[in-house]
Amino acid sequence: KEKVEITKEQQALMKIITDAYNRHQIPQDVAKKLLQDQYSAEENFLLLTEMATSQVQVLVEFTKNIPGFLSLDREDQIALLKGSAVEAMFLRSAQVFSRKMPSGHTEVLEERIRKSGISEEFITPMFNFYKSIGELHMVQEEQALLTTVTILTPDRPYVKDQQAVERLQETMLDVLRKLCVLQHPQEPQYFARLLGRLTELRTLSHYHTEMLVSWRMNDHKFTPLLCEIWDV
Ligand SMILES: O=C(Nc1ccccc1)[C@H](C1CCCCC1)n1c(-c2ccc(Cl)cc2)nc2cc(F)c(F)cc21
Repeated sequence: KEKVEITKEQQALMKIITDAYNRHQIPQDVAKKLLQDQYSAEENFLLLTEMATSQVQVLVEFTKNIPGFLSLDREDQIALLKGSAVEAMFLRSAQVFSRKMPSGHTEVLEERIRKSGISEEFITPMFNFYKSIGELHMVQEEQALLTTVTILTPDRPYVKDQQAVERLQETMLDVLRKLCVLQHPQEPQYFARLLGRLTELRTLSHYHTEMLVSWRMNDHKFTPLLCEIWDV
């Protein structure tokens, strides 16, 4: 059985990414807010657009800490951000939903989200994804690296130098693979399961425009940044 070992450089890389991931987090108040009060579909939609707008700004800051990201072609940096923003938001939402909460809180949170204004047909696939992320019981380093791997997806639209992105992504995948083996020794397939969630994430993210325009209310207003990032 080959001995899996994380090198000093990989250790340093993981620390940079994880610290940045924890630093560049929008305040977790979205879950707290939802647990405090029941809002109308309009108020929930406004909350979503505010949270999503600040999450994009946070994502830009986070990518500045990914070693090698700023050395990529500038237009490719934008293409990677634009291409991964929605997935990063759903991944973050899943991690927020899966966090350990006092008993009964997750049920209330789920109920509030079910009734937030999202159209019925998207509720099941969305919670199936959230629960499948929750079942992985990821440590924060895995969460940070998974988000980084998602951002560094070479085949996003308009990326010119895919090889350069692929090289960066492979560096991150190597660390993530080793981390999974070390963190979940009983589960040799854990890393493969983790990557399988990225496929589910991409599918869910295909619905996002539909989810927004079908929010149960009239006159959906978006911030200029969201119009840029979301195809709305
Ligand atoms: O804000 C949000 N998610 C967010 C988190 C982090 C960063 C950016 C955005 C919204 C809420 C949903 C209820 C109304 C208010 C916004 N949100 C979503 C969600 C996101 C996009 C679409 Cl199209 C549908 C649902 N899933 C969530 C799971 C949670 F545990 C949760 F707490 C908040 C969640």
